[in-house]
Amino acid sequence: MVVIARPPVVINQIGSFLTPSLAEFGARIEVVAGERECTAPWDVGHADILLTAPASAWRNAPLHPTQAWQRHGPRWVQLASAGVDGFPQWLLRGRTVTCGRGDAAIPIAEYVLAAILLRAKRLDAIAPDGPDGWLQAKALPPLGSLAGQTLGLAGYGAIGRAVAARARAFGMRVLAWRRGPWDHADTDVQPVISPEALIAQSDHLVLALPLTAQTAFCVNAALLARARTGIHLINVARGGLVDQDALLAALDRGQVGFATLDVTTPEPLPRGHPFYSHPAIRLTPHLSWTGPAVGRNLARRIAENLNRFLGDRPLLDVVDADRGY
Ligand SMILES: NC(=O)C1=CN([C@@H]2O[C@H](COP(=O)(O)OP(=O)(O)OC[C@H]3O[C@@H](n4cnc5c(N)ncnc54)[C@H](O)[C@@H]3O)[C@@H](O)[C@H]2O)C=CC1
Ligand SMILES: O=C(O)C(=O)CO
Repeated sequence: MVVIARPPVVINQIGSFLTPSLAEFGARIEVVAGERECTAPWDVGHADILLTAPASAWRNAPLHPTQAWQRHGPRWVQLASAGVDGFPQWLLRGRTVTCGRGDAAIPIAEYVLAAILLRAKRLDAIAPDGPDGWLQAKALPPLGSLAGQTLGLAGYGAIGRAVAARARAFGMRVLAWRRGPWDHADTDVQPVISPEALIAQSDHLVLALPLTAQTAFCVNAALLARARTGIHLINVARGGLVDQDALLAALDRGQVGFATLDVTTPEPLPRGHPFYSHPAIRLTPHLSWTGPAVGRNLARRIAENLNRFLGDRPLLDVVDADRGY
């Protein structure tokens, strides 16, 4: 059986984890690195299983698959990312696709809480350089608090749950809006029925939704007009959820007080884009997912799924690539 980890970034970042993990978790499979098996970078058609890095690695892929892919191609594609958007259509269509949902939920939740704490406590803005500066800083208005503030979650999956648990520990009121029914286990949050109800009540709004045909541009001028004045928008999901021009306008008129953006469209934004220099935007280069345990979580998941695949058991986190989640 041929398992291809593609592109080399997977082999470097995950493959080095994977080979020992495979043995550790008892998976019985040979992992074949890209160059030795592939005649061209996109030629992965002879794989039985494809393990792949996030969509950005496929940005320049051809629009059509190779003949080998059409004739044979893997039965199963395991994504390293939680997001299913942005891959070439031919890569996922007609295959069993599984994703890395939840592998980075804890670092992302910590990033969200760090953004909220920075906003409330202003530690990055207080740096007296002598006794006069000390006295001036002492005279500033009191620091803010998370306790009693309202956090809104758009999306209540792996990331939403991890954020909610931490926000509750700080005494925040947590509201959430998501697709689908709620169950008794969701006691950390108060469900709301629409994004309008969510944004109207939130001091901080966290986007933790997949990018799909239904969610694209869901944060648009009409929604932002309903926002609680001065709201802090935190996007850790996908840039395509937000109409960036509408966000800029809402920031400039003060409806949105601040935006913490780990994701944008495109990535990176072009040189000179107003987001780079806007005083009310903190921009980070799509790194909220990074953390010491993420590679290991992913390797563990892949090894578990390989064992399940070989044992003909249901795979973890199968996604419908056509629907985008
Ligand atoms: N910045 C980064 O590094 C990362 C970004 N992400 C992004 O975050 C997204 C969410 O990740 P997870 O929480 O792991 O996914 P998940 O699948 O566990 O949760 C997604 C949530 O969104 C809700 N949802 C889906 N479609 C909806 C709709 N049309 N309307 C309302 N709610 C809807 C679902 O019901 C669920 O509550 C991923 O799809 C990915 O795009 C994920 C990991 C890392
Ligand atoms: O897992 C994801 O979807 C990410 O965006 C991480 O790169």
